[in-house]
Amino acid sequence: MKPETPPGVSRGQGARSPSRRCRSRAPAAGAVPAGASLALALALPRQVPLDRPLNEPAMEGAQPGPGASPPHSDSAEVLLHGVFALLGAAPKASYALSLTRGRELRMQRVGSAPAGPSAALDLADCIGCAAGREPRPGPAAYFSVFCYPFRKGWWDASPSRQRLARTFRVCAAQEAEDNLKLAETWAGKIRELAAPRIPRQEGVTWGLLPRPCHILVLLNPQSGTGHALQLFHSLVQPMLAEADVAFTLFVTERPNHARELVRAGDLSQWDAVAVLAGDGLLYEVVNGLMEREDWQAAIKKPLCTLPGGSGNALSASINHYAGNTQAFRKELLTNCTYFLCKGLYAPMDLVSLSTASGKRLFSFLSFGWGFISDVDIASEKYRQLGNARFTVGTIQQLAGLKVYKGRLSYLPMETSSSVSSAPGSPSEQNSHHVPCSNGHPLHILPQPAPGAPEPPHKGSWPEDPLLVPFDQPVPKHWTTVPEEEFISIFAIYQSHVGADFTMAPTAKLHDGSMHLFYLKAGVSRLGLLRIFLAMEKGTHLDLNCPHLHYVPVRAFRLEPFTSTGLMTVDGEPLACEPVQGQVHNQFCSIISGS
Ligand SMILES: Nc1ncnc2c1ncn2[C@@H]1O[C@H](COP(=O)(O)OP(=O)(O)OP(=O)(O)O)[C@@H](O)[C@H]1O
Repeated sequence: MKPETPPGVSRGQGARSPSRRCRSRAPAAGAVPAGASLALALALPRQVPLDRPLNEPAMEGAQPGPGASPPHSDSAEVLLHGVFALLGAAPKASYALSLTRGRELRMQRVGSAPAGPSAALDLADCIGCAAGREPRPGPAAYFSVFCYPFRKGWWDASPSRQRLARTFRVCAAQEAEDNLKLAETWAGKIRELAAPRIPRQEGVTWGLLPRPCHILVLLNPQSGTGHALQLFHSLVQPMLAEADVAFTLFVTERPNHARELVRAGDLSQWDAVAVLAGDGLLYEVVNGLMEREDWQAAIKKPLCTLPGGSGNALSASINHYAGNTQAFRKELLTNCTYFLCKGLYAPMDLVSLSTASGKRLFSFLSFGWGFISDVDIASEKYRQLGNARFTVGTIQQLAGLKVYKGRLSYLPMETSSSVSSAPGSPSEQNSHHVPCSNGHPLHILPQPAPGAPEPPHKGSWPEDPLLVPFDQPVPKHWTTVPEEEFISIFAIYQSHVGADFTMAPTAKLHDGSMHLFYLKAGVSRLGLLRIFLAMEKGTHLDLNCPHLHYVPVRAFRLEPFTSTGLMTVDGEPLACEPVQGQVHNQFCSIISGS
């Protein structure tokens, strides 16, 4: 990695003889600084603003002075201290750097009287630090720190992560080896302090990618507006380089290409599988992993979603879980690439879906039928519009609003018993047998086609203990919705259904829950529009619309009376037929913020 040379400062500018070049006086690695350096280190204010770029004034009243009291707390303990030239600073400037146990890189300009203002980088925002020999002849080395703190752009009210890199020249010793060693010591310590803290959460095991690590990046060049490859080269690849994450890029050529690759490929060579595309490609990957003979191990391979599609619901959800404000396009991609560079991963629930015709699917995002699914499918042709495709689709579907008839049953979250432990006899309400449902014949219950290929390794797949076969009524402790006419039925297991649609704000990656929404027939078009507009902020339930129902569930069954429209699984189309599903808690792993 080359040291940063900012625009306007040519590499040749600083080239001088070794004796003149090596003016900084850095102490040996880990040594307690002495003399003037020590005075400077101790004079640093204990409370310095984080992430403030160099040369910005310090906090009012926080100017360090010779009489300032030394820091006491553990977090203020200085682990390394040294004075280095900042590359690219104009005019040329040296900085006293202190690396503290509290994960701050404190910087104070020196060489001017009084001492210059101080600033600090919060290493929690740091994705990497590289050290090396300066390319120019001479003994100097360097280390570069790469941070992505939140900053407010002039174009946007909400702060987003933006790159902040600093390169320091190490030139204290006459010998190049010594300078390089010192630069590497700093880089190593900075990387150590920048490593994320693994959250401790009862019953939840988080993980951290190893370093160095090698990831597989699957990229759909047709996703969203068709710029995924360009975004990879301009934004993702440089960040991976800064974080020292090696990658293999695989660009898909057709639908199911990624699925075939992960179904058959040797996954042991990669520490994680990242998907730069929409949710559809990740759906392929999840199901491809489940089709492997070693699916139990394969599905635990950390996955990563990098938004390159039009919906990017999982990326938006993970951004939301990290406490970040809503982000779009490059900002969202930067946030998600940042998570990947930090390497923290969390368990994620998957939903196992079974259809009456014998299909078994694994879903990480949503299952739907009716209005929302129709918008998703009908707006496919407006993919070039990016996220705006859903607005166009919503307006279109509002014009030709349809009613979907069927029977919806579910197991609410509070009821936790499985079929085996539940009272066995079906309830009065549910005592009739499929294919008749509340007097309506279920004409569309399909049978597995003779000779249709069996799903691979079906026998060893995880059981769905909450579900019973379709030819039996749902267990009696389930709830069946009395109404049978709907505008939309949508079970979502993440917070967002699109980058600006917060459908289930309280959802979590591993809450063991599906958030089931159903909208009964009778709602006006205006009412429906209001719901969708409120969904942008996740306030749709506050409208108290009598037609909109929400219930967190563990399992559901949907028995359509007619094969109206298509269903969707993670945004991908599914032929309309009876479907049931249940949550499998913490079934796979996904790169996430803490
Ligand atoms: N090279 C390719 N050409 C055409 N289609 C592809 C290719 N690679 C993958 N696909 C298919 O494209 C579909 C949509 O992909 P993806 O989810 O990446 O984008 P999107 O639909 O724009 O995003 P979102 O799902 O967030 O709306 C998937 O079903 C996938 O199988």
